[in-house]
Amino acid sequence: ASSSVSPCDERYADWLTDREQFERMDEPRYLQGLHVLCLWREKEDGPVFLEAQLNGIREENPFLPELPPDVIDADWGAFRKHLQYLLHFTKATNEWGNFHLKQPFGLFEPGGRRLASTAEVLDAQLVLLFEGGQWFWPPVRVGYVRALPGTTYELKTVSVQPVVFLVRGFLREEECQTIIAMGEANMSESPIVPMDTHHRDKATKEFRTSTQARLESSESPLLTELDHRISNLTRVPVHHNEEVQILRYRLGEFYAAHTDNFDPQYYQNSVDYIDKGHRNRLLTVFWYLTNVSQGGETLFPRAHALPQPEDMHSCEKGLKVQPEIGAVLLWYSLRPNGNSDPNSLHASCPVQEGMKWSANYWVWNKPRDVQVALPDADYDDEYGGESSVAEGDTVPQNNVSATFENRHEHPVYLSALEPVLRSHPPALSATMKLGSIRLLLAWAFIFWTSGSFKLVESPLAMTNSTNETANRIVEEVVAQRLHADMEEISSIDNPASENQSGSNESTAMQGPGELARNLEFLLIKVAQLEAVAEMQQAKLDEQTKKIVSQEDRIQSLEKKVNGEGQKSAGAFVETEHKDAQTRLNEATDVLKNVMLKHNRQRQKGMLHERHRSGLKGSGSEKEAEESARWNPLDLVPKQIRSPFDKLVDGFQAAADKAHWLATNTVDTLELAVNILSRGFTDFGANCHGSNAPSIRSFDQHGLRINFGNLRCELSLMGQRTELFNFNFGERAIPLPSHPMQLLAAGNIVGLLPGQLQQIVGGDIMGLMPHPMKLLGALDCAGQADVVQCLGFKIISDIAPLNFLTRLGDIFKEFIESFAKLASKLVAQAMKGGQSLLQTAATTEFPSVGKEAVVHHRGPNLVITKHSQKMPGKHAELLQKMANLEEPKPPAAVKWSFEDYGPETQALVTQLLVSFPFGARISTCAGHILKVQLLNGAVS
Ligand SMILES: O=C(O)CCC(=O)C(=O)O
Ligand SMILES: [Fe+2]
Repeated sequence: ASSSVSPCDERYADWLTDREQFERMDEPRYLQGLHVLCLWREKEDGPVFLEAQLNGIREENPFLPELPPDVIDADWGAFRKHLQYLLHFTKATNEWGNFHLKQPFGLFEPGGRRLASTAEVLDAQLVLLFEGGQWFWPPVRVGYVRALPGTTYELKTVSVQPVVFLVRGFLREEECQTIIAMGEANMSESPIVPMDTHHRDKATKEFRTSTQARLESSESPLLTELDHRISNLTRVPVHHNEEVQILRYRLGEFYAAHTDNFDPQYYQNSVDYIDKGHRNRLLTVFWYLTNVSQGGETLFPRAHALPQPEDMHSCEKGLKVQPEIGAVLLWYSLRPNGNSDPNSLHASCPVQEGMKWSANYWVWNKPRDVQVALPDADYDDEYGGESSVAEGDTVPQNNVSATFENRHEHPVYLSALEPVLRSHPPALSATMKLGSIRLLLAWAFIFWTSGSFKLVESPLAMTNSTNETANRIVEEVVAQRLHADMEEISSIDNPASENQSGSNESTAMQGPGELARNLEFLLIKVAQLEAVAEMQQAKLDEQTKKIVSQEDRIQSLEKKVNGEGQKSAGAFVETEHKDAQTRLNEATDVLKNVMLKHNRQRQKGMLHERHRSGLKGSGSEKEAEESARWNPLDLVPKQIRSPFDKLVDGFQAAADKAHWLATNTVDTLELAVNILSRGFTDFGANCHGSNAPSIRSFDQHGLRINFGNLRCELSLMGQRTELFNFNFGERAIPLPSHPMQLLAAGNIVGLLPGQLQQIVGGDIMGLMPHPMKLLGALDCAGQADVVQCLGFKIISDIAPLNFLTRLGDIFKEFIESFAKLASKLVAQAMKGGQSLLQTAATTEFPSVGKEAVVHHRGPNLVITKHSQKMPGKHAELLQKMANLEEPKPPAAVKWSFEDYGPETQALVTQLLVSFPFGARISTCAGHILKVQLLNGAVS
């Protein structure tokens, strides 16, 4: 598009940040929604060139959108709209929905003056665009010192994540004293703004113990002057300020970690006041009015890439700023795009010596007076007026397609790995019940702690909810926990020695613990997938690096040859070949570590966490009771292990199946990818060969009960294995002479001599309902009937027999739950799935107008691709992935999800997709296929 040499490089120095400055790896490493635009002309009245450095990051090859000549002459509204279109940003990236309430983006010249016309933008040459609408000082790097234009003050960057500046000597000492004196006359206990769930007084004492005073600026010329001094510092107008809050911390007083802005999630009671989150505290200018001899630091516990702390009162880790009289600390609670920044979490550590006087000066992103209009509101029609998006809507999900835009003059190559197509067997999700989730957890607990039964004391009523979303979230929490566990493998110090102790411990198990142990191999399967997926991801990362460096090389080569001989990036890409044995070894190593970790945790009794605490209170007692009955281990009292020893024998046979594992591991990358893309579509279990206990005969000799047999097998990835096959056989139970008498006396045990008595041990009284109740529930005619009925009743109601009769069902549920979990884990492992598509570059796009080419043809999916011009009209952006969570893709390929309205349908139909289950693209496009069509705007 441009042969022009950009004069922008030297203009960027004070406004952009190198990606390395962002230490966090768990979130985007850039400043969301802060874009630096450079505009220039080569000759007067010549075309205007535009270069954009997106999200505050310095890129070697900045985005070079083409600015059509008529845009320069267009009115402000049209110019803004076009800019938004060129830069692909949208309000829909905001976390709070309700896009019509989000303020319009803002354009500023480098010093912070708001620009209000196309001419001003052209004059400015360098322009900062903030999607959140308000000026935001770019932090550049830690240690960077920026002189505040027209003043003697300097903003020194003390942190980039969160963005924090220290301004020394902002207040004179006499001013500090005056302010303290004003505050002192008005002190009261510091409140917090309680969340909906907080009990006001209690919460306050727990979180904040200082005293405070609010001062109206109008009361004092000094405060009025400070309003302006601060507005000049923040470049946010005075009328965005909240009244200053003077704080006094005496010995031991503190403020636990918190953020200053309001997340609507926690402030439902006042969500209208805060425009559902879009009217919020943007930044804090925190005044230090005294020195503090010891303690009293302002702490940012998430700085230096630290995780969200568990203890909000801890002052151990993070960035600490020592109070210094006259200094102010400026930090942003919102990101430049208007979203909240969780890294802005901060606290006041307890004062250990002396007294701390300080003050909060909060600046909002919108004027405090709700009547005051926002700048550029008139021109903002993205979701304005009668909104096309209903209140509370999140990003629309339909008709999502992926656009790849080639920003280079040479062809760009894209390749997609096997499409990520996850299908759960339909029956699975359809029949999944709450009970299964609970069982799943119970099972997970058994697994972690096998040998110890206490973990199932409390059945895990997960949600008791029919709310699908709630259930899904709960399931995800579970899946994530297991996933996180697996990820922690690096914490193992000495694998070899731990391995041994791990196997000793396993001999102590018995009963259902053994069952759990035999189920363990299911988890091994997942662990294998994890391992291989991790390897795969690592490999892809490696390739990305290679491609990026090759791209750079090509570009510099091309520059040298001055446009001659267009080379394709793909030609330079080498795929790394590792021999099968190496890959197998690597996979095995990772897997070993995962399993060792599990052993270690079992040994140490870790993972006993109760999920319950966070989730209780949502259902009725009755439901809880109902579900409790479904927990198999509840039905097994500790005192009667003996029948379970028999079970153990049966299961022991299954243990021999362990070699099934050894011979059927997922040992190749290919197979793993296959699984990852297919999901566990054939994961299944059945216990069809099982027979429930039944009464064979009843006569004067007594009762003959067939205790039935249990046979369960499962299948996975085309393989089938019998898990166990255990026959309990028939037993004769002689009848006592006067059953009815015994029954009436409550002596049920006497009624059940012989084998059955042995099975239920001496504990049957405690296990079953009162005998009369039991009897009363039966509709039995004669004496003989009574006994037979009772026999049935016993079998169906009394542990452990009822356990046996239901074992098949229960087992099936285990397996189904597990399959679901496993699929989720796979999904987790594949979370980087999109990056797969961004990664490699091996095939070429046809040029515009040429026929579509088949990009991929697999058993499940065929992708064809073609190039076409970008639609001429303003495309409504649905979702811009680059801004949501993924780091911006390197080098040539930018991609985003967009909606072209009705055209999308047309695009989508150009994908020829066939699913094995007959599903159609129109129904699956939204959630199964993340990336659909490649729409290259090739110049
Ligand atoms: O006292 C400090 O250092 C921080 C106080 C604070 O964060 C607040 O009052 O919101
Ligand atoms: Fe605060």
